[in-house]
Amino acid sequence: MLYVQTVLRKLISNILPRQSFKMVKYLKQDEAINIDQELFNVYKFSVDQLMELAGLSCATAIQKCFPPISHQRVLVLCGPGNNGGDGLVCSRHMQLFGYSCEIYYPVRTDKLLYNNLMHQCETSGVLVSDFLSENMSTYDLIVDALFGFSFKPPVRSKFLPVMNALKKTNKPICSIDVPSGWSIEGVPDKDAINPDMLISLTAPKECARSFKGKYHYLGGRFIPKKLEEKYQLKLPTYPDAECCIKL
Ligand SMILES: NC(=O)C1=CN([C@@H]2O[C@H](COP(=O)(O)OP(=O)(O)OC[C@H]3O[C@@H](n4cnc5c(N)ncnc54)[C@H](O)[C@@H]3O)[C@@H](O)[C@H]2O)[C@@H](O)CC1
Ligand SMILES: [K+]
Repeated sequence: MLYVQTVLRKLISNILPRQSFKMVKYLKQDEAINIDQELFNVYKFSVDQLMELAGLSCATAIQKCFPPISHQRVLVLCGPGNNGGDGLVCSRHMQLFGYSCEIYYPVRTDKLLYNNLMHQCETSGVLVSDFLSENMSTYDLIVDALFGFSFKPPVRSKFLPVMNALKKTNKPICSIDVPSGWSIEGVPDKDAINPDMLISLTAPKECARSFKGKYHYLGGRFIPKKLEEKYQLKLPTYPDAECCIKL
């Protein structure tokens, strides 16, 4: 009897989130920006708070799909904005989960938040690399935290080498919030990256409709109910205390 109950509970928790995913809203670029601004200005969250939750949810989702036992060596590519900040937080948590993380952070933002995040990474054993290997063959997994929902194509020249390396690699790629280089609302170019995993934060962006990889997760479980209703996000029901959910 107990066995049947356990199986039933598992079945229900597997089925429910998938049903609700069908309704989840895909955000346009200004909607994503407006929600972000509202979280800061109306709900009085700080960037550090949300970045910590976002980065932790990414590390947790990655651990479920690419565990450290099979994907020990990780390269985290960090961009100049908050998407890059999520990457810094994510790498610190992944290091705690047992991965060996290395960060490539070509354009550093000289702000207290980013300086502190970098310091936390370095003092947590995360390596910081100034060298980008062309085919990234020494890593088991690449985390793409270059650009998020504020990206406006085309990619500026400074980031072309890292974007080209990302396009060429045959290692699995996990993109945080948006596959870097994809326009937020359009369809990806023919030579765009095709990540194996996408972790959408808050809600998927319009471009996520074109995602063909194996794992699509939702993270960033910090949206107050009132805000969810205002933007009709129709978020799935996260199981228990999980900070991410498979879509
Ligand atoms: N509300 C949310 O859901 C939260 C979002 N967060 C993260 O914040 C991200 C958005 O952060 P930001 O608004 O700082 O912006 P992004 O990190 O998306 O990127 C902006 C940076 O990229 C540069 N950039 C834009 N277009 C470029 C181009 N064509 N070539 C080269 N560089 C370019 C900009 O100059 C800027 O420095 C989200 O995608 C998500 O990862 C989290 O940190 C916290 C909460
Ligand atoms: K990204």
